[in-house]
Amino acid sequence: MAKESKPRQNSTRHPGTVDTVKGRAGRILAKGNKDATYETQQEAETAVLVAVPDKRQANARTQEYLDELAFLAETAGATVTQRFVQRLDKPDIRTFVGEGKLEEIKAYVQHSKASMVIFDDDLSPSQLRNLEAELKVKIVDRSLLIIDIFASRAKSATAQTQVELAQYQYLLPRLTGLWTHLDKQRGGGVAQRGPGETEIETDRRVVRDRISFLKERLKDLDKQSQTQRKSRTGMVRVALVGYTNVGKSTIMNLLSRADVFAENKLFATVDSTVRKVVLDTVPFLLSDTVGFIRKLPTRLIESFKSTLDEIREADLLVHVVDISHPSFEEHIAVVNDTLKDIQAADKPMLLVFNKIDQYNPEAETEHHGGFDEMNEDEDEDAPAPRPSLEQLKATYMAKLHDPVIFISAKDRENIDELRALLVRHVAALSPNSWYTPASDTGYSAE
Ligand SMILES: Nc1nc2c(ncn2[C@@H]2O[C@H](COP(=O)(O)OP(=O)(O)OP(=O)(O)O)[C@@H](O)[C@H]2O)c(=O)[nH]1
Ligand SMILES: [Mg+2]
Repeated sequence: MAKESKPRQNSTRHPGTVDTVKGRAGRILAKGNKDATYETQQEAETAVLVAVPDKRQANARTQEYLDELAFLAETAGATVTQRFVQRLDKPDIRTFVGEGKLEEIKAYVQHSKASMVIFDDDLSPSQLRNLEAELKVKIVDRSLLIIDIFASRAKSATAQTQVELAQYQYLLPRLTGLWTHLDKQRGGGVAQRGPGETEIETDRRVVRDRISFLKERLKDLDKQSQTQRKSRTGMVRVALVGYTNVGKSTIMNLLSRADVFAENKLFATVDSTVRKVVLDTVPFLLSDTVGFIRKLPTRLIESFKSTLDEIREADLLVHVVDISHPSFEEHIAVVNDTLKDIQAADKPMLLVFNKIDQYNPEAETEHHGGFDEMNEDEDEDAPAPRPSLEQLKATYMAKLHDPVIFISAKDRENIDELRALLVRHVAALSPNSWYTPASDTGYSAE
C-alpha cells in the first residue's frame, strides 16, 4: 500500500553506503532486494524437501508439516519432486540428517537433477556449508524460504526495507557458506575456491553497514507512519490477524470493498493495508495484516516491527481461522503464541472461523502419494475422525470466552452476522459510545 512516501534511493545521511553495498549485495544475494535471496523464482526449479521430526511426532503430523513446506516451496516458485523424512532425537550437528539419509538424498538429487534441497528447519551456518559441499545444489532452510517469499511480495517501502533487513540479518552469520555456493551458481567449477578471509571480512563489514542503514531508514519510515496513525485517532482500530491463507484479505475486501490481493498462496499479504469502514453508521479502521506461520523466523518478526505495530496498536483483533484446514487448532495456537511474542495477546478478540463451505468431516488429511516409500518408520496412526461442524460450533462457543462466529467469506455465508458482531464490539469500544443498535443484533452462528 502507499502508506508511506517512497524514501529517496540514496540517503544523504549515509553517502555512498548504498552504492558501495549495492555492488556487494548484488554479488551475495542472487536477485537483490526485489526478488529472492536465492533464485527460487526461476522457472523449472525443482525442490526436494527434508524433515527431521523427533521420534514422538505422529506421521500424519509430519506429513502435514511437509504439505505446508511444499506449499511454501510452490509459492516461492519451485516444484517439489520428493520428500525425505528422518526421525531423530536430535538433528545431526554436522549435516542435520544422518550419514545414511544424506547418501540417499544425494543419490536422488544427482539422479533427478533437483536444483535445491529445502529443510523444514533452520540450519546452522556450518550445517548449511557442509550440506552444500555434500549435495552440491542450493540448500534452502525454512527461514530463507519464508524470507524469500516475503521478498517477492513486499510492495511498500516499509515492507521492502523490512525484508531487506531480514535478508541481510540472515546472511551475516552465513557469509562464508554462501560464498562457495554462489561461486558454483555463477558457473565456476568445483575446483574454484571462494574468496579469502579478507574479502569475507570486508563483506561482513559492508553487510553490517547496510543493516544499520536499513534500521535507520525503518526508523524514519516508522516516524512517518506514526504521524499518519496520530491523524487517525479517535476511531476504533480493528486488525485482521490469523495464520497465512485463512482468508483475511478476502474478509477485508468483503467488509471494506477494498481491492486487496487475495490468492491461494502463502503470504499473499506482506504489506498491511488500512481502510476506513463504516458499518451501520459505526466508523472504524480495519487493517489487513501479514499472516503468521509456525516457526516464523524471529528475525523476520523483529524486522517486521512496523507492520506488526498495526496489530499492536489495534483496539480489537479479529482472529480469522481456516476451519477446513486439518491443523486449524495448531494454527490458532501458533497465532496466539505469535501475538504473545509481539505483546498483543491481551486485546479483545473475535474469533472468525472461515471456510465453513469447505469443511469436510469425512476428509482425511491429504498426502501426496508416491512419496511415502521414502519415509521410514511409517507408523499407522490414522488421523482421528473430525467432528461435525455442529459439534465444532458447540465446542468452540462453549470453550472460548471470546465471541465466535462461523462464516464462509467465499459463499458470503453469515457475513451480515459478522458485520453485526463487529458493529456491536466496535461501538462498545468507541470513545463516545452513543451507538445503540436499532434492534438486538445478537448474532447466530447458523
Ligand atoms: N473455500 C473457501 N475459500 C476461501 C474462503 N475465504 C477465502 N478463501 C480462499 O482462500 C485463499 C486465501 O485467501 P486470502 O484472503 O488471500 O487469505 P489471507 O489470510 O489474506 O492470506 P495471506 O495474506 O497469504 O496470509 C484464497 O484462494 C481465497 O479465495 C472461504 O470462505 N471458503
Ligand atoms: Mg492476505
